[in-house]
Amino acid sequence: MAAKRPDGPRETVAGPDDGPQPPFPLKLNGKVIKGFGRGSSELGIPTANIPLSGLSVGGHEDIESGVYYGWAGLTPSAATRQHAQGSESKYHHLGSHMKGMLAKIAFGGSAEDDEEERRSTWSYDKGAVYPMVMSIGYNPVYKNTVRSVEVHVMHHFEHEFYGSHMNIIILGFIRPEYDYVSKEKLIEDIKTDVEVAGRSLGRKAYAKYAKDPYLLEFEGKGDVAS
Ligand SMILES: Cc1cc2nc3c(=O)[nH]c(=O)nc-3n(C[C@H](O)[C@H](O)[C@H](O)COP(=O)(O)O)c2cc1C
Ligand SMILES: Nc1ncnc2c1ncn2[C@@H]1O[C@H](COP(=O)(O)OP(=O)(O)O)[C@@H](O)[C@H]1O
Repeated sequence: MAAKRPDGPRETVAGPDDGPQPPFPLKLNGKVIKGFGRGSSELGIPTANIPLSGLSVGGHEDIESGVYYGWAGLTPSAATRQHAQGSESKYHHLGSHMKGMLAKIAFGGSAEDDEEERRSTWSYDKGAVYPMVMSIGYNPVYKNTVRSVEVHVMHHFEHEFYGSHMNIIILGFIRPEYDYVSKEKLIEDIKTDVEVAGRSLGRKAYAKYAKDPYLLEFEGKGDVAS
């Protein structure tokens, strides 16, 4: 049984300032599949699920359940590329300071240039790298019987991207998964997780991993068979 959330304030960053400590960085990847469809509709926080086999591809089946942060590289599927053509995208989850900071981290240069680059990168098929926060576990609030790997990409997308390929570098552990007294309390804590992830990734020794070529390595470039 998962623990109830302890009372009290949360840490503002996770992991040491001088860089990820073993077992991090952990790398894993997989195709974005359907989950239970609750992330967007019930929580307002979409999570892209990748198959549990993503953990074994990375050799990390034993990873502790909980909330982690890092970078996600998305190589869009052909269908997603079509949807995404010409679509606008903006951060919604973060304040303007954080938006600029994260855009800078991911691509260097000014926030405006980066948003431009991000849009064209997505439209022109190469894929793009985003900050992410993720949950690995049984979602005790929903009492799932199968462990899931779910990534909330810290970026607003106009379209879903099922079938796209996602490569992940996990850089740190934020907290264990908890059972919550209500969905509102879960949502509150996930929002705090997003802030903790943003601040944690903003540190130099963590920001540099956004440039790791692993994040956009994918043979087939998104034309994924099932
Ligand atoms: C950052 C983050 C932290 C989460 N923490 C918890 C948690 O502590 N307990 C829990 O039951 N579920 C947690 N979840 C999982 C949500 O319950 C899950 O995303 C939701 O059930 C949607 O699942 P679905 O995409 O399969 O529909 C977390 C999700 C995210 C993205
Ligand atoms: N910022 C985002 N982070 C993760 N997934 C997103 C995001 N924006 C859109 N999506 C899409 O929404 C889907 C997740 O929605 P969700 O309601 O959690 O359903 P599911 O249970 O099928 O994962 C993802 O697979 C992805 O295609």
